Parts: sequence; structure tokens; C-alpha cells
Amino acid sequence: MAGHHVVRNVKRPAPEVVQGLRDAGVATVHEAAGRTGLVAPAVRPRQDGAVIAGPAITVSSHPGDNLMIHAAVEMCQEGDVLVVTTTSPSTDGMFGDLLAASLLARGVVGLVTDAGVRDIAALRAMGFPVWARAVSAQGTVKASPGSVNVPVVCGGRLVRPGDVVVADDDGVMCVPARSAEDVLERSRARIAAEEDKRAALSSGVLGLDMYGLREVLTRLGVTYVDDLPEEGS
Ligand SMILES: O=C([O-])CC(=O)C(=O)O
Ligand SMILES: [Mg+2]
Repeated sequence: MAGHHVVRNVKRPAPEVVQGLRDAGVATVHEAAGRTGLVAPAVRPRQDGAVIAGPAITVSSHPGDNLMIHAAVEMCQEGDVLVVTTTSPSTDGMFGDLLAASLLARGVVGLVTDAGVRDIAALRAMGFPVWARAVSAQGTVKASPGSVNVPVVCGGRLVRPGDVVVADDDGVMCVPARSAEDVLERSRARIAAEEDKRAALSSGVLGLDMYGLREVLTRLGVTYVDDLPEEGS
């Protein structure tokens, strides 16, 4: 489908599924998704301690131009996460406290962007969390067409509108809408298993024994010696 579009309809996943993935956190969800779906770590948290999850509203924008972010705000609903990408690499500060005020008014829980943000002190003070490739004061214009709610690539990951974006201090995950329930189930199983492991490790059990890693080391030819052998011996 050629051209630029603002797509109105987004199929959003069930709120319980979104909430469950948020509670599980990025690292667990990433493991549960078979170690797929992680947005590149260069798209990193710009505050401490924020944890969000929500359906993605996506923006494909011309670099250095935030016109389509303004168009996207109107498409956002309570609980959504705005995901902004540019059609070629850009670190321009295309998002700041004014746009955040607008998103907060619609109940949006955070921004993930492959480009830059600015007004970072104000964003932190107002409690609007952002995960961004850059912080840059570089200003942008409102002059070029783009699209809202089309599939985009953010930090090397495909993000479709309505996919579940989970973001915390560890980074950003995108869970495809069709596998969100399955990934939640696997996340819960991992959390339960990790409770037992945490208790064992805290009691002094070694990972070497708990995971059967002594055999792995042996198989890989790793040997234990009391002292490093002299060179040449
Ligand atoms: O207005 C802009 O171009 C971006 C910005 O700084 C804001 O949203 O506050
Ligand atoms: Mg500003």
C-alpha cells in the first residue's frame, strides 16, 4: 500500500495480558519470548525506575520532522505506548515536554523512540517515561508527510500497531499481539521457577551444581588446576 496513512483502527490486546507482561518485566518477557523481540539497547531508558506496558501506536516520520507525532497523538487512547521511528537514522530531539503533556492528557503511558528527545529534565519532573536512542536539543519542523499505525522498525525490531511494548530499566521489548497470551503464560512459569532458584542460590547452592554445569565444563575441556602451568610446560 503506497503512500502515507493515518490508520484509525488498532486491535488492542486484553488489558490483563498487558498488565501481566508489565508485572513480569522486560528480562523475563524476553526469555519467555524465546529471546526474541528485544529492541536494541541503544534505545535506552532516560529515567530510573519506570515500568510500563501497553499497545503500540506507531509513527513512521521523516527525520527532523515531528508532524506525524502530532497526528499520532489523536490516535492514542488510555494505556497506549507511542513508538516513534524515522525513515532514515536521526538523533534530532523531535519530542519534548509539550508533546508529553499532550500524550499525558490522553492517558499514554510512555514513549519509545529510535530518534531523539529533549526537555529531559521536564520529562522526568512530569513523570512521563521515555526510552530513546538520543537526548538532543536539536529542533525539528512540521512539514513532511509520514504514517501512523503502520508496521515500523524500532531499534532493529519490527513493531506492529497493537503489539505489546514492555519497557523498564533493562530496555524495551516488543511482543507480537498474536503471541502475547502465550508469552505471558511462559513468563509466569519462569517467575515461579526463578523463585525456587533464587531461594537455592541464596542458601548457598552453586549454579554449577543446580544447573549441572560441572559436566558442561568437563565436556568443554575446561580443567581445574591449583596453579597456572608455567609457560612452555
Ligand atoms: O515541540 C517540539 O518540537 C518538541 C518539543 O520540544 C516538545 O514537545 O516540547
Ligand atoms: Mg520543548
